[in-house]
Amino acid sequence: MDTALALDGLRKAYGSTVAVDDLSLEVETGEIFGLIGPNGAGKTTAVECALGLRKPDEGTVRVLGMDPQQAARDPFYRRVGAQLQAAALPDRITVREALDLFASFYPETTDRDALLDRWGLADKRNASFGALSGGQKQRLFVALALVHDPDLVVLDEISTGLDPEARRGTQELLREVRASGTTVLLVTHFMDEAQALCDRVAMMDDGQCVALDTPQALIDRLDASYRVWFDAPPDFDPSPLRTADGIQDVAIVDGHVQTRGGEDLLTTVVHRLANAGVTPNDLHAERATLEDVFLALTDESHDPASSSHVTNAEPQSSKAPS
Ligand SMILES: Nc1ncnc2c1ncn2[C@@H]1O[C@H](COP(=O)(O)OP(=O)(O)OP(=O)(O)O)[C@@H](O)[C@H]1O
Repeated sequence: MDTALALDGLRKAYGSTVAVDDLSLEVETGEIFGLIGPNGAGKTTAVECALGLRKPDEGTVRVLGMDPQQAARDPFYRRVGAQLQAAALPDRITVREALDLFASFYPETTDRDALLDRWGLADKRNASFGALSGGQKQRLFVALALVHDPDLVVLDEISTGLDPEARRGTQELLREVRASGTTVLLVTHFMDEAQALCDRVAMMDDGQCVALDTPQALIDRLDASYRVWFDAPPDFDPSPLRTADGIQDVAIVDGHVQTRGGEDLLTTVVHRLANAGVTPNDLHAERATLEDVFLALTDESHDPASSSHVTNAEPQSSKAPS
């Protein structure tokens, strides 16, 4: 498999803030690769270095065989597309004008009508940018990044501000982009999106890569890759669960008993509760997610209020020694 993008020992600091610290990863041709992690992890800085917009302090960057700091601008940007977080357009430019403007930068472009159609903007071609919804603006930025049919497209936080249906629609379109032969580097702090969409992910935290693999392989590596939870009955005594082999964590959070463990977790919990004469209400079982992987890999020193990757209350480990 060819390498579309390779970072090796990348380091970038802003004054005393080390944004990216010894980051190495390879994005293979034809995959959707997710760069994931909480706000401030260094994702944007890493892709800005990859795109030649920032000069790394240390390390090497290769994009489609080119060094973005050395390569001539034209050949580089002919093969690479990007939608960056800080993307903006004048309010009065129409969708079609924006597309024509971006197309004018390149000697060859894709069929613009088909692009508008694919990204659900065909009936908005004469609408001004300022009149578009948040989702339509995001889709326009992606369409602009794809107007020259690049070999690699970098998309930074394209789902921010989108409702779940719009996010699912965007994911479907990105699968089509991959199927058309464009490698996708997707920067996101939405772990669920990365899990659903990405062939492989690199998880960043504090400027470093803390894990890199397929989402499923990362989840399978967890000791406790299953979760079972139910409504906490009045005066619930968790000790039968806490002393059970195969249950690694038991916590009572917001009126729910939450447990974590291996693949026998559900059977163990149900048996233990039955033996204790407890009938659980509203019982749920679920495989762990990428978010669980992230929480297991990091020291949880993040402030949940400022880290949007934390969507659930995290149970405190409370398993008694058996
Ligand atoms: N231009 C800059 N000047 C100074 N510090 C910066 C600059 N850009 C980013 N930083 C700092 O570098 C660190 C990494 O930021 P970066 O934007 O790369 O992370 P991120 O993972 O993309 O986060 P976010 O999703 O919030 O954009 C943060 O501490 C940030 O405050």
